[in-house]
Amino acid sequence: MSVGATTMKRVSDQILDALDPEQRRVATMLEHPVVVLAGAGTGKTRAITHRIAYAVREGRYDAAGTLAVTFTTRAAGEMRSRLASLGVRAAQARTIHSAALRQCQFFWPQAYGVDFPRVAENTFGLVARAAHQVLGSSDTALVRDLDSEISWAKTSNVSAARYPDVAGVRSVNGATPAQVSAVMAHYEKQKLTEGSVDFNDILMCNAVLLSEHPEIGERIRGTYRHFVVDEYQDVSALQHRLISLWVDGRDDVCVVGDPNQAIHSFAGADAAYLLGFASDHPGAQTVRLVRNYRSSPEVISSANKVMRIREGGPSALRATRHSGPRPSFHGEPDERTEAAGIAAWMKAAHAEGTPWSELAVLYRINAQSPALEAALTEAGVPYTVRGTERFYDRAEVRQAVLEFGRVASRQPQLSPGEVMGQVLGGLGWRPDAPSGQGRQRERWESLDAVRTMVGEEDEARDGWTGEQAAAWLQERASWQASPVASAVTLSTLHAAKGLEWDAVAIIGVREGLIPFVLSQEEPALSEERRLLYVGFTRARRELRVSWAASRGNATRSRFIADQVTGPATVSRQTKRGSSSSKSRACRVCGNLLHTAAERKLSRHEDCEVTYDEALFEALRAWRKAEADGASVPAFVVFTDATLLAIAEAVPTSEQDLLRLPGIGQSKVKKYGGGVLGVIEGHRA
Ligand SMILES: Nc1ncnc2c1ncn2[C@@H]1O[C@H](COP(=O)(O)OP(=O)(O)OP(=O)(O)O)[C@@H](O)[C@H]1O
Repeated sequence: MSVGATTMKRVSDQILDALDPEQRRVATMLEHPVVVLAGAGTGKTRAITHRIAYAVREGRYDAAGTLAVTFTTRAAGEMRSRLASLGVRAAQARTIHSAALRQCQFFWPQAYGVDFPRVAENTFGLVARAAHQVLGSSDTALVRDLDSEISWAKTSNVSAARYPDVAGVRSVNGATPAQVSAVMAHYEKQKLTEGSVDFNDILMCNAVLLSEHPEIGERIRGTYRHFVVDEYQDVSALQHRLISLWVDGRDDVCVVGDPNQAIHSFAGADAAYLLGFASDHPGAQTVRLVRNYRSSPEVISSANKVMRIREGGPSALRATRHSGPRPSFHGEPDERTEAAGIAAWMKAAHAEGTPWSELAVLYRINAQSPALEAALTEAGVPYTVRGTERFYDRAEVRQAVLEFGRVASRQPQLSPGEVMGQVLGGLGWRPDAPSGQGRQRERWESLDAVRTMVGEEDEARDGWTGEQAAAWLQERASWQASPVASAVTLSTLHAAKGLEWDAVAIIGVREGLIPFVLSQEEPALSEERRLLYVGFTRARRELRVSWAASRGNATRSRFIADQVTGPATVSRQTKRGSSSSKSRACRVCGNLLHTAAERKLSRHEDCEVTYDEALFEALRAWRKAEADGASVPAFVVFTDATLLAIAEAVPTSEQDLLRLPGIGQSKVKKYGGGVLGVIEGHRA
């Protein structure tokens, strides 16, 4: 064996060293189609990226001929980044839509003599026009439901003409199947007239291209010979058809998924493709991953219970991590109290050393977040809502990345810091944050995040050039590797899929929200159970589950019934009761207070405070004097929550003050000097 071969061998052995025996089977079984049934947190992403790296190192795969298919841009970015860290940069990791679009844009002109149509990114406007034309209404909720129904029909290979036959009991905001079908037909016609396609059309067009033009099919199949498909439980009929056309009966395919995390059937996904893979592919091998590397045994046991999986049974997750606290369950009289409890819990976790970025609150629907946001703002907990817009897709971030590349290549003598200075100056960024919360502020924060990210990397590298920094930034953007904000994440359960945090709170775990009121029957009901399971399995160490009465009574979710003792139903209290119950909650741990002394302190005597109480008292005295002097109520000067935030942060400059919630330029102008004086006096 040559020295080169020995080195190669050693590298591929090292790749396998990072895997457990089952993951190793996934990585090394290259002769057969492989289906991996991987439980949550069992390292499926690790297993498949290592499979690709191992096969490339062993000379079995040509990196450029390998396509890893994912279903979200984030997952594709993560896959690219992991492959790059294993030294495999040439392999393609793409979402199915991006892979299909690339092929269409390249081959369409050869097949049909015209460019591939423009992709309509936002179909809402088109559906609204069609709804207005056909139904005489473009009510937002109706259009939203029609938009997702059309998407469901298309991913399920159901045409407008066939829709009424298959619609069954599907409900679309009161529209009849015939009406939905008519809107769909109108929508398709509009797209044709304006020469655009939607996301689902990309997949359909690609499938047509492959079936109508065998010579192009051959070229595409010649380009991609090895396939790995992640999240296979989420493929739809259309996606399954396209993937089958790409693979075309070859053995070089590995699909990975978790039937317990199938949560997209409302969008046309069908886990039957995952479960039927072995019988559909002769010679296919099945590997089960059940060793969980993410969560404590307590979190896993609780998650297994949600799914009613028998401990020790074949599909039960097995813990490998250290023991941690038992998940806690809380029924609250109202959503405000629930949100305040979460805020207090997060502050306590943060005070104990958990970074804000390692905390998350998950919920079933977006409408649950405003109450929570208000409580977190009041408590001074920084948060970020996981939105639809991705960091690198924001106009200002795209512009900054682009400009950075331009400046660095035009003036290669500049350091990364100097390049950044020019870029930010050109984009009108100033070190002082604009006050308020609008678009201006968002733009400022995005650019500041890019600045900090490059600045931190620059500090860690010796002799880094502007051009190297530009390439680094470009690569981060292609991986969708957003800067980690020092903030708690708020997210729907759906959007939390694939992510993990040290401590996770799930709110609104009550009947009507989870299972959702419209999902009370099978198969939707089981999907709700899986959704909660996805939420539970995001937590590494701490899990806090709560529910609250919104109007009248609320009953905790049936999915946690066997884990909770105490009354199943909580009642919303009268106004008086509600405020007294609020004052009876500990502001540190969120649990009820028992003694008069505790109520005065607003916390349990043994719950650690997260701020200097003497400073807080000094600030209160100052506030009283200030308020009395101006004959205004104390909260006009600062609310208790803001004073607490000041006492916790101990700001030493006006800039520090401006970073605190509830404090803008005008407050700083009016009271900044006074507050900073109190702090200085207190320190002295
Ligand atoms: N063999 C292993 N040894 C140690 N840690 C591992 C191993 N495999 C995976 N992990 C760790 O376990 C965690 C989960 O891995 P990964 O993200 O690959 O899981 P997943 O199966 O894709 O999760 P999910 O489907 O729940 O999103 C990661 O933090 C990963 O680094």
